[in-house]
Amino acid sequence: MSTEPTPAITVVAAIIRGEDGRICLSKRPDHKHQGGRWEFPGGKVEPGERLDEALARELYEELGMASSLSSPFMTIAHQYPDLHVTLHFRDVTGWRGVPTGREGQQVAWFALSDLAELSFPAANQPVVTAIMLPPCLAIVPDTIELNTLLTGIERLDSMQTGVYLRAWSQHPARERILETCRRAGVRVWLRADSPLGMAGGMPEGVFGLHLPASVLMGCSRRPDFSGVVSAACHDQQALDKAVSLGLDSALISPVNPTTTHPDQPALGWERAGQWACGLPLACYMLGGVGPEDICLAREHGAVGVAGIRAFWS
Ligand SMILES: Nc1nc2c([nH]c(=O)n2[C@H]2C[C@H](O)[C@@H](COP(=O)(O)OP(=O)(O)OP(=O)(O)O)O2)c(=O)[nH]1
Ligand SMILES: [Mg+2]
Repeated sequence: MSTEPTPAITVVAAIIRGEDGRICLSKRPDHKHQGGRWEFPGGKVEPGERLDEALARELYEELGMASSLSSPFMTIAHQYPDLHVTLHFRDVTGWRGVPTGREGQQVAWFALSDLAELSFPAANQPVVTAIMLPPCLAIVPDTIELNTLLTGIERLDSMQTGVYLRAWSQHPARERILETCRRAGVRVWLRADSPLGMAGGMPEGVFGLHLPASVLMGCSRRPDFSGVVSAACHDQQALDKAVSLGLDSALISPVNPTTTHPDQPALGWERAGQWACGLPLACYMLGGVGPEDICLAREHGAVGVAGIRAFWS
């Protein structure tokens, strides 16, 4: 039996969003590793290169794009049978030129709703899910007035913010709230009340199912739900559980001290970032954070922020 270690490479790859929200992908040539699948354009980081420099170089070489600026989006470590890859996905925030396949590869723009149909390298599944998630998750306070809630939902930017109904998930007014979300195009999460999901089944058009920590720890498998499944994670054990169940997303908390949970020690950004980086899960940072912290959350390996107070005042 061979004792040769599996080769390991570090890769940067670009999330390029058009003004219409579509995503630019290229097709890997058939003869290459993971050939014939759609990829986020990019390639191997060279020794001594910073990630942003490496991505700008790759985007110029592969797509003819100049002056690419980028910021961290998600890091995935993945073991293929023959190769260990660490993939740093970055949001491309500024570029010039029209992306063109300069190495003969096919390049195309896809709507978010079409991504699920494409064949990607196996490592990419978490990032494909993460791209479809809004950068903010607004958690509905237990005590808000119904009319204030409905008006608040109508005012949200639906591309930017999704809504987690939490205590309102089984409320008699739930259908009215869901209808308001549908009309406003706002993606909505409901709270699972058992390891199997929702008693009474999931209503039509719900985007996410969220597992509170106690429900998560009681799960022996991923709940049956075709949408996004997320979980509350206050410790490493919960994150391990979320990963082992193959969940899509984790809410890591509390990042900062909060007035609602003064007894819970805050993790701080550094520790929360250590938890989030490299996980095959889209993480939201929760606890004393707001929309102004999206960039900070992304720098710490998360896709965005979740909060209560910051979103409904
Ligand atoms: N660019 C890119 N690579 C990915 C993705 N997902 C994924 O598993 N990979 C893997 C496939 C490859 O093993 C590796 C990227 O290597 P590459 O062949 O594109 O590297 P490169 O552009 O520097 O090409 P070359 O000079 O070696 O020909 O990462 C992805 O979304 N984008
Ligand atoms: Mg490449």
